[in-house]
Amino acid sequence: MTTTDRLPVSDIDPFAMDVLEDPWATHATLRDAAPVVYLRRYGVYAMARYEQVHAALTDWQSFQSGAGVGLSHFGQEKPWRPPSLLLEADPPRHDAPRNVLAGIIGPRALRGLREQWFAEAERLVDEVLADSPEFDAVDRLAEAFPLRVFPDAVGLPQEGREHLLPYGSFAFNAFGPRNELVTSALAEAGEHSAWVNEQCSRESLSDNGFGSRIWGAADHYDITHEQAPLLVRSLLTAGVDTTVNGIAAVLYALATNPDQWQRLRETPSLARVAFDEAVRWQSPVQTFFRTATADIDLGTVVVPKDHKILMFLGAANRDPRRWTDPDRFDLARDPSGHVGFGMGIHQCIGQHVARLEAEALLTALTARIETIELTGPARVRCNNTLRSWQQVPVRIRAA
Ligand code: HEM
Ligand SMILES: CCOc1cccc(C(=O)O)c1
Repeated sequence: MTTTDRLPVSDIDPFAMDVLEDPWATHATLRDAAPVVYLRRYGVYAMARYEQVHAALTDWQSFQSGAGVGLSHFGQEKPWRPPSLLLEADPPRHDAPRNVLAGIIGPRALRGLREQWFAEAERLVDEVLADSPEFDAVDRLAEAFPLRVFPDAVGLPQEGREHLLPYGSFAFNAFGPRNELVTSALAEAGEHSAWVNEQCSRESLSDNGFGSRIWGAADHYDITHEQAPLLVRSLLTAGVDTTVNGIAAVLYALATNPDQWQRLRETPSLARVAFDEAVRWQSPVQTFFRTATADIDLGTVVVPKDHKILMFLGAANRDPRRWTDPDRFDLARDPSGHVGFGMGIHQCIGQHVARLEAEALLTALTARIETIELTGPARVRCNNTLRSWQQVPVRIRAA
């Protein structure tokens, strides 16, 4: 770490495979270096402390999303796909799409799905219990459950759903630099992208799902018919890999903290707290960028206009300046205020979908399983943005 006119400069590469594999020590180094650190390798300004990340997330006027929330500046490079009307838009363009989606996947809108998703979770856990007591929780639970309930809720056809995970994985890698994670998936990305784009058309979507309701909003002039497919695309891009890795995170947390598993079994109503604490502790979405709309004076540093700022959500969620014993997964903690779902006008609009999925699965698991424990090392799947789990091998004992 060197300091040029008080700006700490670092040669850390947050997108290096070893850092993506195990980011926590790098996060601590960045937090302890300064409120804002210049990453020389990418020419971006990094924030890893809770205070600065929270401030940037809630100041969309200075820290815009419209130039892209990845390393690429949309004013300087052509985006790999048409920008999202939500994630990659600022007010006022952001407002109508956000309001439409809030009405379709907000907490009230999901009430009708609760019973069905709880029943589906019970069926899945019964199937898993009927097989071997040793299995990969990523394959059998974290991937299986979201893929059982979410595509149907959107109104997707059965055919081609295997494109969803690799498409999302590519989209999240694409927010980072063009490293091997991006280049190695380029060849197949076109095929996944073509399938996803096709599912966003009105005729692809079954009635009364999230997708057809988005098209219905266009019929009511809440958004245009040109915008409707892009809103459906937002659900398909952000709605699967995130919940898969959020659920993998909470299963990993519970399998490696048996005392916390027992606490959840004694009080199953802690399921939502357990999920949010896992999202804080692991941060399935580790980072996002913003772009300075003008020179931003941050006290110790001035971020020049049009420069990118890298917000380390995962580091902020473990900042000892904000959290007591931050590296501990603890159901006695109140995790509210974590930035694992972002904060401010872009705060995750799908968080209620994610919480309902997790609550359904955890409720089925605590009712049917006495113990769950790791039987070998969990394996991470490196991704430029996601903390993604390749494998979480567990052994369970039925209740
Ligand atoms: C554990 C699961 C999830 C995590 C950790 C997560 C994380 C996030 C984060 C950090 C943001 C803020 C992005 C920013 O500030 O630039 C966000 C926004 C968003 N999320 Fe989620 N998400 C999850 C699940 C979902 C689901 C299930 C959906 C869709 C059903 C979804 C759709 C979106 C969309 C459309 C945005 C953009 C919102 C806007 O810009 O107004 N997410 N999410
Ligand atoms: C989970 C962050 O939210 C996202 C991620 C990727 C794409 C989109 C979108 O709006 O297309 C949203």
